[in-house]
Amino acid sequence: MSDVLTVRGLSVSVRDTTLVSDVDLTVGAGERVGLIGESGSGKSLTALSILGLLPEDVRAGGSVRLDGVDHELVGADERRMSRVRGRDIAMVFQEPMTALNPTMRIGDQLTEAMLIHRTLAKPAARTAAAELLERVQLPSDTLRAYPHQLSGGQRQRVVLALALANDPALLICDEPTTALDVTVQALVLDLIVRGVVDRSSALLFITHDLAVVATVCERVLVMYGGRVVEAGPVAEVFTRPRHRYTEGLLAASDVETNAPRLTTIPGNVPPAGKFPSGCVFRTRCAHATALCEETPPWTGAESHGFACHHPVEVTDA
Ligand SMILES: Nc1ncnc2c1ncn2[C@@H]1O[C@H](COP(=O)(O)OP(=O)(O)OP(=O)(O)O)[C@@H](O)[C@H]1O
Repeated sequence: MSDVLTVRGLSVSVRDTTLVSDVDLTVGAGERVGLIGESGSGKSLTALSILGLLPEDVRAGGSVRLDGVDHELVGADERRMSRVRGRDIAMVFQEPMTALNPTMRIGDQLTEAMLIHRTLAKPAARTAAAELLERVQLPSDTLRAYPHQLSGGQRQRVVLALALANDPALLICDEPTTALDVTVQALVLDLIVRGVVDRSSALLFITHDLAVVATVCERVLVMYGGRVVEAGPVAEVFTRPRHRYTEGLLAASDVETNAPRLTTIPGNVPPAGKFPSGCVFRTRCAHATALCEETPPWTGAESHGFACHHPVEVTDA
């Protein structure tokens, strides 16, 4: 797997105070990586450095490279970064209204996002906008709506459609479901995963919610005091944390840490015979209202919502 994002020795400082130090991070094509840590640990500053969106007085050092972009992103001028943002890197933040123009219809915002970065005829962009809305399960009349006419969950789905409009190599999500009603959180997470899987985009997912990381990500980095203190596959870090801080995070969360194995099933269909008969197969599928359980052979897997992109827990018999 080739790396889409390569961050080396990233530091962030304001005047003489260092807020983020020596962060190394890579995300491969089609890989979903979580960045977790308590409030103030430096997650958002790391994301904003990658996007070139740090506030005026805050400086980044080190290196951020993106596959397919021939220049260094740290220190790149705004003209270059505005070409990268929305085309190569897209983002979804916590509050959807900050990403939407309140005075423009959703359809116009979607077509504009495509026309800025691509040579496309307007009618083709319009058709693509309708398709994008369909992919995030919004009705076609949403094209004519203004942001204030939508619910929070609908707005965040529009923001996701905007973010995916140009098939970005990297999608960065910073607490994308924190402000949403619990009932729509699972749907939005599912749509994010589907969106990146369909495009083989890399995903960097920032959250303080460990259960969300277990659902969405394959690999995780733990930040503490502006540094990455632990990194590895989600199954490993969540079951055998090496850093005391990670142990504390896990103890304070309701994530199940005793899952013996976590795996993502390629092709989204559980492979027959891969797991011993008698073991329990569980997935936090957004289509299901609760955890589903099934034992091999995988009869009726699809109807149980098992054919999804989510990590799957397999408890040995
Ligand atoms: N513009 C700024 N000037 C000075 N300090 C800042 C600035 N922005 C952020 N900080 C500080 O940098 C540290 C890291 O902030 P950051 O927003 O990256 O944390 P976070 O892990 O994303 O937290 P949260 O989960 O609450 O969003 C915090 O201590 C914060 O107060």
